[in-house]
Amino acid sequence: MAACAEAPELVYLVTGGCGFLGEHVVRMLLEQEPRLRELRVFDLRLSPWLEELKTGPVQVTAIQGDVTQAHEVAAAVSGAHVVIHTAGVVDVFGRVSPETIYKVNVQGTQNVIEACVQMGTRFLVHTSSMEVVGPNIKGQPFHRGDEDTPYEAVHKHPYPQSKAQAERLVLEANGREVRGGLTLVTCALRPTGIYGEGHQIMRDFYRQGLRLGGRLFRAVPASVEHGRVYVGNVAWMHVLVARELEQRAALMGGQVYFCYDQSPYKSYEDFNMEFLGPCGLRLVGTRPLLPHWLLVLLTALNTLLQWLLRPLVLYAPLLNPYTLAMANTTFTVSTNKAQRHFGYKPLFSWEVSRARTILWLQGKEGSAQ
Ligand SMILES: NC(=O)C1=CN([C@@H]2O[C@H](COP(=O)(O)OP(=O)(O)OC[C@H]3O[C@@H](n4cnc5c(N)ncnc54)[C@H](O)[C@@H]3O)[C@@H](O)[C@H]2O)C=CC1
Ligand SMILES: C[C@H](CCCC(C)(C)O)[C@H]1CC[C@H]2[C@@H]3[C@H](O)CC4=CC(=O)CC[C@]4(C)[C@H]3CC[C@]12C
Repeated sequence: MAACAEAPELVYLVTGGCGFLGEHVVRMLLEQEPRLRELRVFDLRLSPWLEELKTGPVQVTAIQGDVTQAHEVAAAVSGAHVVIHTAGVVDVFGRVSPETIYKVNVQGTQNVIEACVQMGTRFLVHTSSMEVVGPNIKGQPFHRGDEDTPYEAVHKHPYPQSKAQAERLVLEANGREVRGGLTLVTCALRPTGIYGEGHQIMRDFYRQGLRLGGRLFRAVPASVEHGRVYVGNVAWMHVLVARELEQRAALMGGQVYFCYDQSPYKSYEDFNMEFLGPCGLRLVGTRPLLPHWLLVLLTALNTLLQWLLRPLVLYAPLLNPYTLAMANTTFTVSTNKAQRHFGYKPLFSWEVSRARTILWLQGKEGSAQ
């Protein structure tokens, strides 16, 4: 992938490039990768903002396609030097069937790997998730853990199961021979809960708070800490990994990296209040207002309602047994592996990440839709 200093010559493909994270990766690449000649943005649904990117010096090619269709993926990968695979179904609310989650997240990833092998593309960066590790079904805390911390990673939910399987495929593919005789170099990034401009769940909480007269009600103890990372820093990590993968193939190939920055460790709800507070919302209660057993009962009721209503309407509330267990289990990361392996330092401070997210929530700024 050696690039000459004068003419940019690299072709990148970003799958899921119109998603929450994907958009930030696309914009970050255009800002921070001077060797870029062409940027292919592959997504099931193409966003209108892509049009404005087409007027810049880098050729931006929008490709409407489906990662579950091997031939579409192969066509998009053909001639690309690097693939950043962020496409996936993110669903822990029962909106999407387990079959579809598996098809997109696992089969889709397999298609991306095979396309790289077939087309001679050597560098694959995969967006994995903290969920590959945990929280596990036993609700055991993962406190300031790193990539080597022992933890019993046992999942039952289709989303973490699919992400774990996809990550395994990507790591196992490292070292495979690609067309032309060279080897494939892969690695996986595991973001914790991503926040920032375009974060739909944050917007859902904001709207819910507005509906409830500017209040949200605490459901989770403040002592349960949840790892969060700013989308701009996650995007920056992807760009850096992609850039360094060739030079440091022996070190980075087949590796996993948690995504981290200086965002504070807080409970899921208290962290959200860092943004929702300045937007006028208030979190009521210093302790959960409802006892845990009642919340568990409510989640069971929601599950039942979801099942009963399924033939008529999709009922997919934020509260279900899985999301309650997630929010109630400490999962925080403390590592410097990305810094040691490829010199990562967060591009955005906590203050800037916070300010940008608040502006977006208030509808005053931000690129994400
Ligand atoms: N949102 C979060 O907190 C976290 C997300 N992740 C991972 O980051 C990646 C991106 O997630 P988000 O940006 O949050 O989700 P998103 O839903 O905003 O973006 C996913 C994108 O993939 C596209 N896509 C879905 N199915 C596709 C298919 N069959 N073919 C082509 N494109 C398809 C969607 O249209 C969408 O644009 C996912 O792989 C997810 O598992 C990992 C950790 C945390
Ligand atoms: C929606 C949950 C919060 C519920 C709060 C309530 C209703 C009890 O008050 C969210 C708690 C933890 C979130 C997940 C976590 O950040 C890790 C994730 C990683 C991913 O790869 C995808 C998203 C998610 C599963 C994220 C989803 C929302 C929560 C479950």
